[in-house]
Amino acid sequence: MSKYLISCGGTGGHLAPGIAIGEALASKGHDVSFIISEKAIDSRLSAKYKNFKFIKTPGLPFSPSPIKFLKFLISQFRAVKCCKKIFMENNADVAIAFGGFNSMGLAIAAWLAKKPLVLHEANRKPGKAVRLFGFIATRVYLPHGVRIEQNKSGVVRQAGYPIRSEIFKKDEAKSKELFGFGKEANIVLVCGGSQGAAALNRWAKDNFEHLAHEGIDIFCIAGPSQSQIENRTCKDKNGIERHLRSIAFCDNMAEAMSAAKIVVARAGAGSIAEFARCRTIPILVPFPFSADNHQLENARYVEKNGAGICVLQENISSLSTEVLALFGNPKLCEKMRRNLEKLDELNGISKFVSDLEELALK
Ligand SMILES: CC(=O)N[C@H]1[C@@H](OP(=O)(O)OP(=O)(O)OC[C@H]2O[C@@H](n3ccc(=O)[nH]c3=O)[C@H](O)[C@@H]2O)O[C@H](CO)[C@@H](O)[C@@H]1O
Repeated sequence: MSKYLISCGGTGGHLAPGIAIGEALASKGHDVSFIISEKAIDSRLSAKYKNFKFIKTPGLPFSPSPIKFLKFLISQFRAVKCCKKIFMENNADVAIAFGGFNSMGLAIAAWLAKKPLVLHEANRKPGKAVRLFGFIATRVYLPHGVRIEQNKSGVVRQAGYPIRSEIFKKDEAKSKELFGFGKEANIVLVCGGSQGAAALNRWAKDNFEHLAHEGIDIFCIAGPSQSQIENRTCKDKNGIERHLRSIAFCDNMAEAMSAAKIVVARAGAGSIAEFARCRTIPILVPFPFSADNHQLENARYVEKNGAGICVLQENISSLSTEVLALFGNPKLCEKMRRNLEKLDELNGISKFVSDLEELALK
């Protein structure tokens, strides 16, 4: 049995792949502990994994504004101190960091302890954690086809996005029922990632009547702030009731994706990987202010592979047309689902896990 410390906090998109790898390592008898941030989203998402140990550490995201930058440095200094202590107490063999501001403390602690450090990048444009700590890492895992400048040879490996074991295509009718929809509902899921997206919530609210008239229902996961929750019913052109249902946060994402044929979403790497696993066709509206515009890269990759559509936020008024066009074209939907299946094949984790086991024994 080996001991792993996994840092995966800050957003759902960092936490979910950490839990996925943790689940896989634990199922092989290894000891796994997670380092998460103090943000509410980490506590919310980790709450249902009662069998795992989650340790909160300090840390704030990077900011170029002078005062915030100072706060960032102080918080990261505290994070390093905290992670060094956790590292020693846990007697960890390998540290794995899934990017974001929560990675820094563990990365430095592993380096100081001279233990293998593994970095995983989820996005098609590598973030700061990989760029800053790539040179002290034993492994840097990048998405297939993504490259970075890396001086040490043999460090970079390709991997997909680890997906939690609970995420797979579920029974469609039962999934619809779980969220209060009937069997005949034609659901479009609207989901702005782990934080929600005000622009997508507004789109759902403003376009529901028009879409309902054409026979479409909307299930909107509005985000933990809950400010834009709305439930409404409208009759379609055949007199059938169509529903807009909203919730703030979803603990059953597999069912939410399985209930819908199409999802309108932000282009977070985790969301995309999960849509591919559940074969839910994504219309992606990249968050225009994501770091280095990485969501645009993520969305374009999906579109290039014929597995979804990318709509820029400035063209959000064309979303309803895209939704209706997809609903009206089952052949295209079938083709897209096959392409989603191909993307999903890249997200297997067995090689990644064997590599982690080998590293622990070195
Ligand atoms: C604004 C921003 O910079 N977002 C980044 C963040 O996204 P974000 O945290 O939104 O993450 P993703 O879209 O990648 O994944 C969301 C995760 O949260 C889960 N979930 C979501 C909503 C919910 O109600 N319940 C729930 O469990 C999903 O199942 C999924 O596992 O990290 C991703 C991975 O680095 C990046 O690609 C995104 O660009």
